[in-house]
Amino acid sequence: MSYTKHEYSDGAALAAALADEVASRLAAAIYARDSACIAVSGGSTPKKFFEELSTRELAWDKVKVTLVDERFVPADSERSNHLLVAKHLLTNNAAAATFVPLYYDAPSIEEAAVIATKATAALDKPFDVVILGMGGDGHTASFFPHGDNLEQALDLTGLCRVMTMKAEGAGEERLTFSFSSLSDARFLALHIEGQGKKDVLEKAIAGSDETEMPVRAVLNRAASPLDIYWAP
Ligand SMILES: O=C1O[C@H](COP(=O)(O)O)[C@@H](O)[C@H](O)[C@H]1O
Repeated sequence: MSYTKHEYSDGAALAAALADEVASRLAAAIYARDSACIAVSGGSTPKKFFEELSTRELAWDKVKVTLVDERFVPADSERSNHLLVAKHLLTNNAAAATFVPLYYDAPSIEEAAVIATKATAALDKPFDVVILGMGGDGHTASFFPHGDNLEQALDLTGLCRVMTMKAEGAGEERLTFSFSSLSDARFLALHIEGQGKKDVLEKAIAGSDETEMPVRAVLNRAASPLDIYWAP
């Protein structure tokens, strides 16, 4: 278990600090490899961080943005993580970035996952930056408690790919990068806010059953050190 905790007085301070860190990681990647790739989470937590990051000065035309996970809904759905990123991150300076989606309008989610795996195979690995979130049930990306594909998704010896996930707590069917695709990011962060999520994190740290709280895989087995960002 290797992680560093960063705590802030409020969400605005966290968003600014995380945006500074991520912008500097992306700039370093561009300097080293002339391109950068970031995979971000959806949900409600990252909005302020996205808005901050979108204003940072960077060669955004060299940045590829993708999602760690997505609901199997079209990009114009209010439930779409793509829509969230389009509204809050791919704006201001970051409008010049290229977005690589996980959702495709395929006859089945399984076919969409195959298309997404092919489309994202072109992204440089390891990812320069991966920002994970966490739900109140201990899910991260779309690694949901008792998900039908959870064991394969968390298998670090498995292929880097986009997988499907169905779980009672997930609402829609999900598309998610496998853990092997995310775990070795050059900068791997978990962004959570609120006392409730802090309590969930403490519970995750105290136990070991990944089926019950899949975020434990990230805490215990990620190939890269984890930076945890928290604000009340
Ligand atoms: O379903 C999802 O939820 C988590 C956490 O979302 P939040 O609304 O509690 O911040 C998110 O990390 C994930 O990407 C998303 O698909």
